[in-house]
Amino acid sequence: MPADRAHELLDGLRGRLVVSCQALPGDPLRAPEHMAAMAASVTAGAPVAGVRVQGVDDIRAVRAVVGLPLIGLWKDGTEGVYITPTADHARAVAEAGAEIVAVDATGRPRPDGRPLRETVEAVHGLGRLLMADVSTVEEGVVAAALGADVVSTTLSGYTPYSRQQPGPDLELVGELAGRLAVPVFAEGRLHTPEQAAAAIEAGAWGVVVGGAITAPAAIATRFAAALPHP
Ligand SMILES: CC(=O)N[C@H](C=O)[C@@H](O)[C@H](O)[C@H](O)COP(=O)(O)O
Repeated sequence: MPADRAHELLDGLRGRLVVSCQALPGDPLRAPEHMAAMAASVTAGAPVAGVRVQGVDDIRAVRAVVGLPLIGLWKDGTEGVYITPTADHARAVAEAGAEIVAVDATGRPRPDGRPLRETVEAVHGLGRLLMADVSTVEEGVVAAALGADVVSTTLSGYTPYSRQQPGPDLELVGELAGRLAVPVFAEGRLHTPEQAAAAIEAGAWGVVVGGAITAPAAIATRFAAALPHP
């Protein structure tokens, strides 16, 4: 992607909200048309700067109805490295219409045994930006050195060696923002507007919020759990 276009794209996300529209396997909402409707609804009704979308079919469906920048990923599997785990997955995500391709950039072994560098090259070769989903500051530093255009705290709490906590990892946001020249996104367990604002205060370039906005069952569960016991 030409530098001025990349600059413009990232500038449009600065200090802003990206909404992740994903439904888990088995959820009745898990269908491209439902995620497209969700993305269209949330972007038409709120000042949202971008959408994060999972799966090639969902990316295509959302691309058809939303003009905002898309952060695309492909979850393949549930264990270890499953977020856009190979360069082939990354190419498919880019070709489906995502401007930014999110990939697992943890130091864990990748399923095809190939280095992350190959995925970075594949994404850049298709004129897209790469978002490195990391779980620690060290992983963010390595990813940025390999050419990641943005780094996100997505995987903090989802690798056995990263900080485990019920809320967002704002400490990681602050550490990464202090160390890296590339934009750092806060993502993962941002449950309230106040937490999203705190992430920006901690140095995040932008925030990615998923379940707190687009997962009705998780939202309903929190309400139900908060009711006094009869
Ligand atoms: C760990 C992992 O696989 N995270 C995924 C990455 O795309 C999604 O399941 C999350 O919903 C997304 O990161 C947004 O986070 P939250 O839904 O907590 O706001």
